[in-house]
Amino acid sequence: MTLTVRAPAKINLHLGVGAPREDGFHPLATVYQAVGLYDDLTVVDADGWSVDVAVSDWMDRGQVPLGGDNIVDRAAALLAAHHGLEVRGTAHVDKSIPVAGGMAGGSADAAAALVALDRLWDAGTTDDDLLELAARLGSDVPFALIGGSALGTGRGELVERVADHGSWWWVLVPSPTGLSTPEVYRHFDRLRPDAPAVPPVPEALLDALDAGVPHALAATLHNDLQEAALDLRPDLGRLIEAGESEGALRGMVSGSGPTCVFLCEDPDAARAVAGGLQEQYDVVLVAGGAVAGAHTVTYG
Ligand SMILES: C[C@@](CO)(OP(=O)(O)O)[C@H](O)COP(=O)(O)OP(=O)(O)OC[C@H]1O[C@@H](n2ccc(N)nc2=O)[C@H](O)[C@@H]1O
Ligand SMILES: Nc1ncnc2c1ncn2[C@@H]1O[C@H](COP(=O)(O)OP(=O)(O)O)[C@@H](O)[C@H]1O
Repeated sequence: MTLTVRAPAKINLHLGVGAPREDGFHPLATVYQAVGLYDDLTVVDADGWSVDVAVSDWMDRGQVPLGGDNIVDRAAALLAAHHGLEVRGTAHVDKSIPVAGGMAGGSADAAAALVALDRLWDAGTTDDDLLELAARLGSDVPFALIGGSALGTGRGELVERVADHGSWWWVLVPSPTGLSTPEVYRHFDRLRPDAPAVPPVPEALLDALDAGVPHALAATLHNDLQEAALDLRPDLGRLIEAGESEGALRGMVSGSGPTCVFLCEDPDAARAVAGGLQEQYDVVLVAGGAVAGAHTVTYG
């Protein structure tokens, strides 16, 4: 049997970060949106276990760990242990989501692996168990399973769908070099010693999402990690200014960065902003949201 599961990148429309908890994680109030940029994971029945990775031509394959350290290896081991099964199969990942880019590409691969291997092994994992295993793999992994637009609380792993009546258009500008998520959180701690114990839920942004009005959403986008990411990578500030002067409604850092994302009024505006940015930046992508979470695309 062979099957391919596709999983989307995410943007944090709102990323509210609190003071670090005793376990070192930061409490979040975040609103995720899954966007149309995907990693595809194909699994095939085989004796033994192996993972290999191919990347889009603009990406550096060397940034993705292999030899047992890939998050797909961890997902496979966790699912197998949960069911008392042997880890079996070959997994091939086709990556289009920037690595260490703040778009949760590794989390997408982990979610895809859980969905694909559950099917390959005929394991019948319940949705609740899949979400629980996902949370153990990473704070962003449960969202990669459910997709759409969702509120994330706890350390980001507690997810619930939110009303979204928009058709949103984004320009995405990845960076050739990644940013380390823990490093950005550590820098946030230095910049924001006064962060709250529990960050508030962004009601105005949730209203704008529900209403589906791009200008209203643009006015409410917010990322508490942006200041830290811009401090570590001042070039991103110039990128955000460039995208806004090309006509984007708003530009922001995606999650912990360094990918920057630009909300545009409609598909034509997104293509115009992308065209302008392409004169200065090598890789400029256009994606729509919200899209589905990890889902099977071929099966047989
Ligand atoms: C910042 C966010 C925003 O959605 O995503 P990215 O921008 O990296 O994609 C997430 O919080 C990243 O989630 P994810 O990448 O799954 O993080 P994890 O594997 O759980 O944790 C990696 C490290 O990030 C830090 N971390 C993560 C989540 C959190 N709520 N507080 C933290 O302090 C910790 O240092 C942790 O060791
Ligand atoms: N399948 C994978 N794809 C990408 N990165 C992976 C994968 N497995 C493990 N990693 C490691 O996870 C780190 C974070 O990756 P990623 O999820 O792409 O970034 P981010 O957390 O910024 O969204 C990478 O730097 C890499 O070392």
